[in-house]
Amino acid sequence: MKKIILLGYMGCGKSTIANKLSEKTTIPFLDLDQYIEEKANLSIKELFEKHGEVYFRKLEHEAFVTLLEQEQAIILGLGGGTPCYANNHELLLRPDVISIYLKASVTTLFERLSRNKSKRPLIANLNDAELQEFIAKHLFDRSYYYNQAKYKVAVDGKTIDETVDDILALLA
Ligand SMILES: Nc1ncnc2c1ncn2[C@@H]1O[C@H](COP(=O)(O)OP(=O)(O)O)[C@@H](O)[C@H]1O
Ligand SMILES: O=C(O)C1=C[C@@H](OP(=O)(O)O)[C@@H](O)[C@H](O)C1
Ligand SMILES: [Mg+2]
Repeated sequence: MKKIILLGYMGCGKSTIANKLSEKTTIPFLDLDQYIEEKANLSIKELFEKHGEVYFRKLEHEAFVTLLEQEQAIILGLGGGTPCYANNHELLLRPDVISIYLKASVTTLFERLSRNKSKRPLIANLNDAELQEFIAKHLFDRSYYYNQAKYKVAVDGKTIDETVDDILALLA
């Protein structure tokens, strides 16, 4: 069965959109970060603090591979960094995967992330000026990996429902 995978930068809406898409399609939804948190019994923030990012990336890769091995159809929201480590981007091209990059501008990402930083260890301690610059550089570095997705959906200026409808149109 097909796996619908949503990817893109922190704050582009992977978790929110995957959840809503699941409601509309009745295909079960999983969030990779949430799955890792449940398995490790630690929050993403605690995992970074206690074990460091390298350990988190190892768990993230293992969790991604495990979820892809499942037989049933799922909607999977990745973490923002998932495609950028451990050759995870190669898995986006599997024939049983529909990978979708939710593409957002630096402005949109900044607007959302400046209000939602605390649970995201990579940006939690940045002030607004630092955050804006960090997103711009980091998004540029990561774009190569995000662009490996089979499909792209632009999310700027769209409501959650509008983005979900764009994805449904792609899947039709
Ligand atoms: N149009 C929109 N589409 C998606 N998310 C939106 C939108 N408008 C506001 N948001 C908010 O932006 C944040 C997106 O965060 P999240 O879904 O956790 O993204 P990600 O999983 O990609 O980091 C949420 O707080 C969500 O409520
Ligand atoms: O971009 C990243 O490297 C990360 C994104 C986060 O997921 P979201 O994109 O859902 O915030 C989470 O996996 C972790 O904080 C690292
Ligand atoms: Mg998320």
